[in-house]
Amino acid sequence: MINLDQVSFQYKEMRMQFNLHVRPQEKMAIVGASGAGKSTLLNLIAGFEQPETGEIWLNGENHTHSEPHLRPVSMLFQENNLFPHLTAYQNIGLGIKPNLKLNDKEKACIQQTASALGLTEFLTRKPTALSGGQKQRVAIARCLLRNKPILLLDEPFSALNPELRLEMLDLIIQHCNEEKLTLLLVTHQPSELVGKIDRTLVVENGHLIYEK
Ligand SMILES: Nc1ncnc2c1ncn2[C@@H]1O[C@H](COP(=O)(O)OP(=O)(O)OP(=O)(O)O)[C@@H](O)[C@H]1O
Repeated sequence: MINLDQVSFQYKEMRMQFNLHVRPQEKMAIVGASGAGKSTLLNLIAGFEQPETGEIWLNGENHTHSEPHLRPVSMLFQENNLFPHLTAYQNIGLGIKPNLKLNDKEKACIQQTASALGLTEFLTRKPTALSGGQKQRVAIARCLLRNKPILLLDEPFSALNPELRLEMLDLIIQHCNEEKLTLLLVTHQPSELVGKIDRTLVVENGHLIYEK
C-alpha cells in the first residue's frame, strides 16, 4: 500500500533516507526523538515535500511527483489544520467537498462524525472560539471524512487530555477497521497504542528502524 524505495531528502546538513513497506490496512505507530524526521516522512508520503531521489508508490501507483490532492492520502498536520474564516462545520465539510456544496447524506455524515467526536455543540463556531483540543478534533473529523485509503496523523492527540486521547484513538482505530484504511500515526506516547496497532517504526536521525 505504501512503498518508499530509497527516498532521500535533505534539510541543510541533515540527510534523510527512507525505505518503507506498509501492507494494506496495516496500522503503524511512528516514534522518534524531536527532529528525527517523523513529520518529514509523512510530508514526503503526502506530497508536501519532494524527494531528491527514490520512488514513492501508493496504492499500487507511482506518486513520486504527483500533487498532494491527487494522492490517496489524508493527512492531519501537527498544527494549522483549520481555516480561520470557516466554522467547525464547514472545516469538517471540506473533507467531503472542497466547494462545500453538500447533499443531505453528506450533511448527515458530518453530524454523525461530529457527534462521535463530541463536537455537536461547537459546529457553528469558528476556530478562534474553540479550545486546542476542540480544534484538533475538528481536524480529525475532516481527515476521517475524506475517506482516502491512507491516513497520516501527525501527533493527533497532543492537545487532548489522557481520557479523550484514548477515546479518540479507539474511534480512529475503529474507523480504520471499518473503512479498511492504512494508518501511520506519529506519537510521543507509544504506550497508549499497545495492542491497537500492528507495528512500530522508529525514526532515528532521518532513517527508519523497524521495532517489530
Ligand atoms: N522547512 C524546514 N526547513 C529547514 N529544516 C527543516 C524544515 N522542516 C524540518 N526541518 C528539519 O528537519 C529535521 C526533521 O524535522 P521533522 O519535523 O521531520 O522532525 P520530527 O521528528 O517530526 O520532530 P518533532 O517530533 O519535533 O515534530 C529537523 O532537524 C528540522 O529542524
